[in-house]
Amino acid sequence: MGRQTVTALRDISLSVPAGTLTALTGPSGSGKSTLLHLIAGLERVGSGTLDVLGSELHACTSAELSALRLREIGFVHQDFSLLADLTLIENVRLPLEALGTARGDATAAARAAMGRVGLAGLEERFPAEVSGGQQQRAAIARAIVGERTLVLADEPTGSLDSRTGAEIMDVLAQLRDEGVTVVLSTHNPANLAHADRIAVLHDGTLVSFGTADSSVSAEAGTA
Ligand SMILES: Nc1ncnc2c1ncn2[C@@H]1O[C@H](COP(=O)(O)OP(=O)(O)OP(=O)(O)O)[C@@H](O)[C@H]1O
Repeated sequence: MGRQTVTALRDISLSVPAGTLTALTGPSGSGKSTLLHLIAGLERVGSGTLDVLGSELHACTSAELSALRLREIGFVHQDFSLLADLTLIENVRLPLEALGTARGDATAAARAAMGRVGLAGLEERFPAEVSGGQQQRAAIARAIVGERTLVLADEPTGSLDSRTGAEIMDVLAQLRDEGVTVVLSTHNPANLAHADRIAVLHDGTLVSFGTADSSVSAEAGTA
């Protein structure tokens, strides 16, 4: 922050198994978004190590981080972050176009991803022509398009009413059941019901990390 250094996270040690859904929770400012940004390669650790999908992010160059993000990691934002001038399917295929995938292949993959999240038939709609929940489904489809298997979601239900938010959690849980690894942040206790593991953060430290129905210490959660 300018010339001042802010320590947003410290002494965090946790391991997230592939194919599980992990919820990061804790008060505002506890470090949830920062942790997601680190895993996404959007920010860098000041010290320590960070392995994501077999890559040592702490040792990657900026170009390597960008390539990893594009190829392997989907990010879902609270406000959906769809481009208003593009149809849903154009939004969903964007990451593949950025990778240089041929237009026809990218469109087919985007159509498949939209089908997986319940958006079949809405491919040609613009974001403003669908509901908030459908926009978030499109953002999730963009996150998984091209068989990406790691989805990071920062308050994915935060802009939605509780019923629509529950549907979005169902979509994320269904993707987890299909083998996608999901790590999300949430303030909503109802969302924790879907989590295989819950990480509780407070003031930048990991208070607990364990399965939903047990309170396992941060140390025990380290693998
Ligand atoms: N760009 C930044 N510059 C300075 N401080 C920052 C920056 N981003 C985050 N912080 C600080 O780092 C800490 C963690 O913030 P972070 O956004 O990760 O928390 P959070 O748990 O996601 O909060 P919220 O639930 O409100 O989104 C906070 O103290 C915050 O003020």
